[in-house]
Amino acid sequence: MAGSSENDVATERIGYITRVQSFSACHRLHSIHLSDEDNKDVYGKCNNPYGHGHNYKVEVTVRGKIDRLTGMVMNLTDLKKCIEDVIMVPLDHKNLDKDVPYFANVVSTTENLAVYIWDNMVKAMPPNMLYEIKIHETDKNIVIYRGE
Ligand SMILES: Nc1nc2c(c(=O)[nH]1)N=C([C@H](O)[C@H](O)COP(=O)(O)OP(=O)(O)OP(=O)(O)O)CN2
Ligand SMILES: [Zn+2]
Repeated sequence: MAGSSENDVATERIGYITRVQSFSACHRLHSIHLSDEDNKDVYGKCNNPYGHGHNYKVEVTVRGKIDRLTGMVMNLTDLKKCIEDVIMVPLDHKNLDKDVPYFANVVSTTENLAVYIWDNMVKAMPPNMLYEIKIHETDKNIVIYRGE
């Protein structure tokens, strides 16, 4: 249609791309800021001293301009590499509380895990592109963090 810019190549388009990654890890919910009794009250079965495991599923979403030359917001192959470095190497088949120094003093809830992944993913990818970290801790428990 004359005068329409809907399909104009000059129109800037914003896209969102997501890559999904699963990893397995164990943890125990236990806060160093609470007494043993309060830890049991707050975290219940998840405070069991021997811990428990999850098959986490993480969705990493990137937001940005769809580049006119490449047709991409970001090359998913590059995102895959960031995910390998930030999620798989430090977290897969690990005890989050004992193997990941960040969680020595930070309780390994899925909220805090999302913050950990966000903070490290931001450093690994081009500026202002990371949009959202979504973690499925179980089929029923899902956490979203957007860097706020
Ligand atoms: N706000 C949060 N609450 C809880 C977290 C968390 O990370 N953030 N984590 C846990 C436990 O680690 C655990 O993951 C809960 O497991 P569970 O209750 O077994 O999981 P489901 O609810 O999916 O299982 P059901 O089948 O419904 O028992 C607890 N709280
Ligand atoms: Zn758990």
